[in-house]
Amino acid sequence: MSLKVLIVEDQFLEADSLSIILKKEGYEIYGIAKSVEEAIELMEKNKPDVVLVDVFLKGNLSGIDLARTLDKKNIPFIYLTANSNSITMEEALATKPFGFLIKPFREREILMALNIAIYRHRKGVEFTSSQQHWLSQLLQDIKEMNGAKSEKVQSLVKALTSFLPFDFVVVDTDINKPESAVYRYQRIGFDEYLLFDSSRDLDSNGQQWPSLMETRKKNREKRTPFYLNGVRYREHCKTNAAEGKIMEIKGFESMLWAPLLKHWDVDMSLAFYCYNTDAYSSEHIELIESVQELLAAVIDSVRKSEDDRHSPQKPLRTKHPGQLLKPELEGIIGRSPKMLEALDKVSQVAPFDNTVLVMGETGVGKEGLVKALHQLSNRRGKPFVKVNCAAMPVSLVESELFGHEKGAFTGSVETRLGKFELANGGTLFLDEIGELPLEVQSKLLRAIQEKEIERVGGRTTIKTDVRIIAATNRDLLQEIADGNFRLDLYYRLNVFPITLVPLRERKQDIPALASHFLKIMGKASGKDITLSASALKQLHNYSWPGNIRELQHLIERHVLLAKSSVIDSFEMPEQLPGASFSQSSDPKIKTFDEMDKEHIISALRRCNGKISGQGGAGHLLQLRPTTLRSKMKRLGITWPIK
Ligand SMILES: Nc1ncnc2c1ncn2[C@@H]1O[C@H](COP(=O)(O)OP(=O)(O)OP(=O)(O)O)[C@@H](O)[C@H]1O
Repeated sequence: MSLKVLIVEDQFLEADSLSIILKKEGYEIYGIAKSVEEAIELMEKNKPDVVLVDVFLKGNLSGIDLARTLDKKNIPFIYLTANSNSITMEEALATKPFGFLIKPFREREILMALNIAIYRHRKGVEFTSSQQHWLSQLLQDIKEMNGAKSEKVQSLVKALTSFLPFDFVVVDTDINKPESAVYRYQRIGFDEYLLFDSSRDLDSNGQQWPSLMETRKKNREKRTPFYLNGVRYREHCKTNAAEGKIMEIKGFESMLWAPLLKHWDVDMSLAFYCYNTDAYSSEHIELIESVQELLAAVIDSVRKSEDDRHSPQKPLRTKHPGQLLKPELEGIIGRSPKMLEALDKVSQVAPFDNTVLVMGETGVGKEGLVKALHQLSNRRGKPFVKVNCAAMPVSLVESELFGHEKGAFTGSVETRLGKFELANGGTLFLDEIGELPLEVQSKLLRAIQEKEIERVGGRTTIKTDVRIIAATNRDLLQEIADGNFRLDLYYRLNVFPITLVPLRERKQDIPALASHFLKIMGKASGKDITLSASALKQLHNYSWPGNIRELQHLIERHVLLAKSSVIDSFEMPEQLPGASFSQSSDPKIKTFDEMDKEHIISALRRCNGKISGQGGAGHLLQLRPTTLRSKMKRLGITWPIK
């Protein structure tokens, strides 16, 4: 059956030439709309399989506005654009398009972009449905499990961890009962939680919980799950605090609330809170909705279980081996919210064959994460083959990846298998993918797409079965803009991205990492060494441009040189100019322009580059978008931040 494409383009000639190319290739043209309104009207009848939409359209609404609707309807779309104004591109990127086509279009690029969009969308749908299936199975098991109330709630919380990010969760098992029906957990590790006594109104960090009774009253009017992220979440808290309804919960940046119904009434609920901004998306809502009835049945089964709650005065720390404990992740130290987010993603995607792209600065631990992903996948026990795309001379990359036949080039005295064939059945780790020469990128794209390769000098195609995991410390979008990386390869690799944030953004992990490296080095050198409080403070105050690798090397050096059992102070590396990210260590007084610049940049970061409308930086800074744009121009701010 041919795929239906909707073209949203106000230039007749461009729309017409697209339509001719697509029809020739067997696509069905679902329609051509000149405006967003026309497109929405057309889509009311039926759903197209994919939409090609111009970013700039005549009329009040732009292609970016349409994209938001398409995202909600789960229809893949590709932007058409002639303008590469970086701010607009960033706004467009934030809507998670399935591709970009830059005018004037070339036939091959159009077909490639459509092909990739459809592939990514299909992979996304497959991933969502396997997640739903997996979660349903876990919930079914918990429903049928024998156990006391809190034991069952705990299993539920653990099961949900793999599917939904949260730092706190409130399980309200009966909203008509007093607070003893409520379970509040704080997540403190990959598989560790603190259960709070219902009478406590502060968590272990001294944060205030939402006032439960008020939240209940407010929320029971809502029958469908909803989420609030970042700015919207804070505004919601502020409004409700002003109305005296919900206390502002400082520290949280995102919240998702899931009402659960019994006899058509909201009867129980789950509320998730995150320190990270933009933690929740429509995909989480879709997941919750797909198991909403089952969740209600699980909580109903909790009500019928034996009550084992004895009003603990202190929070209960829960950690016991279960089906979700992952020893493969144990060597990976650090349980800051950002680190947990990355580990959760690893355990979510590991069982499936999706391509994964791991991003992060040098030394943040990408390789360790990739190895854990392989170990957690069904391909464990099969080959794990690493290719360092940066370390190979250009002339050899191709034969390294795909192998060569005897006599393919001077010196090739025998047939040699490439990494694709060596990794057959297992995982191929393409490290430093951003450095892969352009000539080889198109061959790699074909190999991933067709699942077959050709050896250099060979005439036959060879089927391969490999899972690709790529990693990079480069900003691939910048590489694309500079013409060094293929957009189509980026979209093919970026099906499931995982970002590891730099160490300076997760300084909570420093003590655990330091003691891990002390232990390892101590064992190797036969020394039992600890750190003084001031030495630990030094580690905390440094900005770690080399990330965890730098921390590891620093500790190794000092353990080797240590003359006593305590390291009192570290000889810290000099901060490179421009490498200082710690604001407190900067003694220079800033000018107003510098402060304005920093302030605008932090607002842009928070809003992911969005300038206008609800949740945009203009709204956050209470500036008109045009004023903000001219300030940005004056201060030389572009998005993405250079
Ligand atoms: N979370 C962690 N826990 C323990 N050790 C870690 C962690 N993250 C990184 N390391 C250690 O830090 C070093 C650097 O990590 P790794 O090589 O995985 O970084 P990378 O992001 O792949 O770097 P590059 O981009 O330079 O290849 C390794 O020795 C690794 O064992």
